[in-house]
Amino acid sequence: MDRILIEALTVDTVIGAYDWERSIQQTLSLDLTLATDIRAAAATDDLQLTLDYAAICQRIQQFADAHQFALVETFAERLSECLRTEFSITWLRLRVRKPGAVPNAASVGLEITRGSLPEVTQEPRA
Ligand SMILES: Nc1nc2c(c(=O)[nH]1)N=C([C@H](O)[C@@H](O)CO)CN2
Repeated sequence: MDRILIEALTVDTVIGAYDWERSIQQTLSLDLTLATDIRAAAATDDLQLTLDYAAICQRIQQFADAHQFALVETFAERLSECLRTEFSITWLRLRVRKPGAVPNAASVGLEITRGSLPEVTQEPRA
């Protein structure tokens, strides 16, 4: 299965478990790997036949604007549900980093994978 990549996408959102975090925006950095079959799009050179990474990035910022979660876990889980539903993504890996959240760490965060990949079919040996 082929994979579309989005790396180090930054979005501003209200996120945090502590009171002082409820009234400020903080930046999250996201990495996404989205499974899809790119062959039809490549054969026809047609954006409609693949996952439009620009549209997905725009939707992620809309999602971040519309929600105010306490935990990065909730942000990641709900965003993955949103993207899988709206873009018919069968499998994704999502990393969410919160830069500067902890002293002496460049960032903290998590990685989740959701969905399933099709079985790999082996070519028969000659
Ligand atoms: N596993 C998590 N631990 C913590 C989170 C979180 O979202 N998931 N959040 C915080 C605070 O909001 C922190 O980022 C503020 O610096 C603490 N631990």
